[in-house]
Amino acid sequence: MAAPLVDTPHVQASTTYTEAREGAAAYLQSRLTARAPITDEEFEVPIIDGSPSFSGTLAERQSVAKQIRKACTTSGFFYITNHGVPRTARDGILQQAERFMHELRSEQKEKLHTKRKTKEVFNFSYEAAMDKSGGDGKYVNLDGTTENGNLWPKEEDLHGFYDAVKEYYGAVLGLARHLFRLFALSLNLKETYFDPMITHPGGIARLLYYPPPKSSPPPIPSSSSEEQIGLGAHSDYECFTLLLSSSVPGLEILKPSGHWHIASPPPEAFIVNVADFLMRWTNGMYKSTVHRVVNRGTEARYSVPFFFSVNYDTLVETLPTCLAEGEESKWKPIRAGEYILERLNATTKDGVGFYGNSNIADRA
Ligand SMILES: O=C(O)CCC(=O)C(=O)O
Ligand SMILES: [Fe+2]
Repeated sequence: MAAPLVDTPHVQASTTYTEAREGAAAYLQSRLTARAPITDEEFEVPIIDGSPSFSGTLAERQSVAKQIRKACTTSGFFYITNHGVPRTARDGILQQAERFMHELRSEQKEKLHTKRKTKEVFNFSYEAAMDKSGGDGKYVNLDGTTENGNLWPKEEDLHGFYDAVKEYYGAVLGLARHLFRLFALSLNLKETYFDPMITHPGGIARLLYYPPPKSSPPPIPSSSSEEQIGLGAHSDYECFTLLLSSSVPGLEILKPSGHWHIASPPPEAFIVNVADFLMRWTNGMYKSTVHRVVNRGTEARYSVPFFFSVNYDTLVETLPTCLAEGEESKWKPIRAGEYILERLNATTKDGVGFYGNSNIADRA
């Protein structure tokens, strides 16, 4: 295992809330000041209509790409509507998240998932069987091994679970590939630039359940005590994340001032955010922004993040269009899987628990 990276400070799982908050604020600030310093007033999570990118001409796709570039160089977050992932698939996976958490008995799920005070998590990763394109059949895990380690509930314990996951996963993976083309355009690259790198891509997904707080919910936007934080302040590790959630709010995004912006996506939308690996790949131009989850409501929140990466065996170095003439790359070339594994190991105490359910442990 290579030495942990020192170049991308990260909020460790073991930090206190204050440390996490301060660390996260400094982390974000250092990124925001790198190229496009913005103020809280300028901080926004724009709603981007995806429809022209499906039906359109290159010019229409470029107009969507332009909006993506603006979002990614500033807040690092956007909402996408008219994205092509059918409602049935979205509702289906959220229903399954609820069933997984409540219908399975503890002994049926204990080996499959992680339970903490403020959340429960079930993780799974790419399987060619869930890839509607079939992929190229060359999937490798983060560590270069090829065995598929996903653990699923037994069909007789939770009828229809795998089918619904497969339907959703196939659809969200399709959207992620589509978005990567728009990201390519947004970075002044050939539209198909990333295509050969996403033939057996990294795509870790998780079902998350945040029960409503037992004590009365903390007022917005005051800080929350550690016990009330569903998912601590962190940034994501891969290229970008597509987040689907139930209607109960909870995602909070760190603004340049260190205050939290409460995300409020349109009902049909996905929340999209740049993650650390894409930030690195763009030499810091695209911002991977710190966020956390606090359920301040009276109902349970369910969410399904999908962390998209290029094939884990892709060697990645700074994109040519992200370096001005004479500018040096801030980061050395690295294999995608190696980078993400290093980050996971750094937050999961020597990787313990990492391959518990084939993929990611209870990070952040
Ligand atoms: O549950 C959410 O809304 C966000 C989850 C998240 O940020 C993560 O799992 O990295
Ligand atoms: Fe996240």
